[in-house]
Amino acid sequence: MNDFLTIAMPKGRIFEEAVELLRKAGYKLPPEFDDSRKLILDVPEESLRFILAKPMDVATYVEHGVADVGIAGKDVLLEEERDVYELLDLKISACYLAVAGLPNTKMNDVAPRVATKYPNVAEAYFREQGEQVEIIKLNGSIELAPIIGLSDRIVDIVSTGRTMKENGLVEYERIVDVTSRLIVNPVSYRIKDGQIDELVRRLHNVVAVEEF
Ligand SMILES: Nc1ncnc2c1ncn2[C@@H]1O[C@H](COP(=O)(O)OP(=O)(O)OP(=O)(O)O)[C@@H](O)[C@H]1O
Ligand SMILES: O=P(O)(O)OC[C@H]1O[C@H](OP(=O)(O)OP(=O)(O)O)[C@H](O)[C@@H]1O
Repeated sequence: MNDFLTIAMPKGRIFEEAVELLRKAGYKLPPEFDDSRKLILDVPEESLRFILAKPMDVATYVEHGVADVGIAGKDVLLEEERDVYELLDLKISACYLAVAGLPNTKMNDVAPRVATKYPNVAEAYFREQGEQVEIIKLNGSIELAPIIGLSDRIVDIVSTGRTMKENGLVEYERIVDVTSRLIVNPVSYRIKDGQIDELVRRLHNVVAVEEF
């Protein structure tokens, strides 16, 4: 298995786009990739092993070296600050992180509260703005927080803007644009440089083509 390159893939909404991109790059991924509950998928013909992880955990597998490379959202990389190198912007799963809240409301002067799945990003953002806030970590349905009175603001992902709109929230500030990135374990990059360079080259070709 040593000559296999192990790729950590995010389950969920990024997965399908990532598989499509790999196929465009010429990797022959079997139909199993379109409908399977397996968490490890081997493609011996390509000397590739795929492990399927939660998006937030991809960089953890890569940092620990149990995966050589991985595909992770920039949001996750900013939040987790793992010891991995970012090799390529794959330009898939585009969205952005924003501050949102109920319309025409000011942040509480005394102890403003911000609910988010991204406590580190939110903390850093408000520190840069010179605002001291209490961060409330949530794991999903973030838009509920200001409606129900748990927080003054949220920091969350916006893609189509539909969730915010349907829940009566407005965007106050855009923090950072997000796309998925190819990341690599620094040791793997030295040992498996040939295989990894080949992967980067092939992906770079299709990403570049898609830009036109
Ligand atoms: N509308 C969106 N909402 C959330 N994440 C998005 C969106 N569009 C693109 N992404 C990207 O997809 C990743 C999250 O994927 P997904 O929603 O499948 O995972 P998750 O929310 O962590 O999973 P779960 O909901 O099971 O906890 C993010 O890290 C981000 O980079
Ligand atoms: O701008 P939109 O296209 O509406 O997408 C943004 C919404 O999607 C994500 O939630 P998700 O569907 O992952 O649900 P969760 O936060 O409850 O996990 C995100 O947290 C927003 O709520």
